[in-house]
Amino acid sequence: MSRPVYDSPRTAESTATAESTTTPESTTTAGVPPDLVRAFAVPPALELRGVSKSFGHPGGDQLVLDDISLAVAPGEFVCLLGASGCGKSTLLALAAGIDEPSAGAVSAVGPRPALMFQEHALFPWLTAGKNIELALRLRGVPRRERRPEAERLLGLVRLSGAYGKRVHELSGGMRQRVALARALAQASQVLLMDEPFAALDAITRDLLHEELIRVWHEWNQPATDARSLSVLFVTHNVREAVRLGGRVVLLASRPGRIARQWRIDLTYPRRLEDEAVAEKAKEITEELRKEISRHARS
Ligand SMILES: Nc1ncnc2c1ncn2[C@@H]1O[C@H](COP(=O)(O)OP(=O)(O)OP(=O)(O)O)[C@@H](O)[C@H]1O
Repeated sequence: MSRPVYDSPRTAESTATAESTTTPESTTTAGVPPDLVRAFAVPPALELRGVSKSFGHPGGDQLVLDDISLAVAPGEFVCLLGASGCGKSTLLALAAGIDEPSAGAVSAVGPRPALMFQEHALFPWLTAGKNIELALRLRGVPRRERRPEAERLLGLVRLSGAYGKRVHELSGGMRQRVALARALAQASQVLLMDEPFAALDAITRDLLHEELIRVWHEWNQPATDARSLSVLFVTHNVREAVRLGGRVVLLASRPGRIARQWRIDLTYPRRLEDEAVAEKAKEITEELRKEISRHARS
């Protein structure tokens, strides 16, 4: 079966011309590769500027994130990769505004970023449709518009007909689709995803990768600033990061710092088994291994 070929949803990917790999030395103070800076004709959708985060522990404070500067362009899809415990979820919580940085600043355009986790966090006593309508209500959408909008969003995630289904009637993959539709119902311009497909079987995960890219692409067509959707996607899985991201950011551990970034200039949609995906994943895995062994020695 032939695959549809998507244009990259503008900005960073469509205008970037510089080399595909950037090192921390070649990034600006905002942590943005120089080729991306040129693409930032509008302010970033999400920006962390010199962000550090410490947690209090009995033996003394633990510095989890150290001087992180990261900007995500409107419409960009960025994957954040790193070893377990390096601070990926902490960074996402700061980006979401559910926790405060110990130093530095976080800003995002539009309404508060939407969050999606490995656990769907749907209300089991509500139907799929009502779960989405709840998000619409919180956003202030008038009552009469909620049902048609919930049905439209269910259609977007290919779950037309699931409006009246309760959570226990849905498979794991379907629940994550509803969770995605609910996140989209917030009309945020930034979607933060914390390993959203990690608990799914390989085939369902593969399908949801495809769907997520399709939804992100459709959401960003036509490309207008008002409608753009940027994604910051956390994963341990290098192939997943390369399959999805226009950019992959590797976090070092203890403390979490940006170790390296790669632009992934491959056409969408991509497949996990694509040779180019495998090749890039191999290069990134080698860096991740170095980070893990550096961490083990420290
Ligand atoms: N609320 C908290 N209080 C104290 N320590 C915390 C808190 N939240 C996170 N940490 C610590 O911060 C470090 C980073 O945790 P975090 O969950 O952000 O890492 P992660 O990269 O997302 O890990 P994983 O990939 O395993 O999910 C860990 O050592 C964790 O124990």
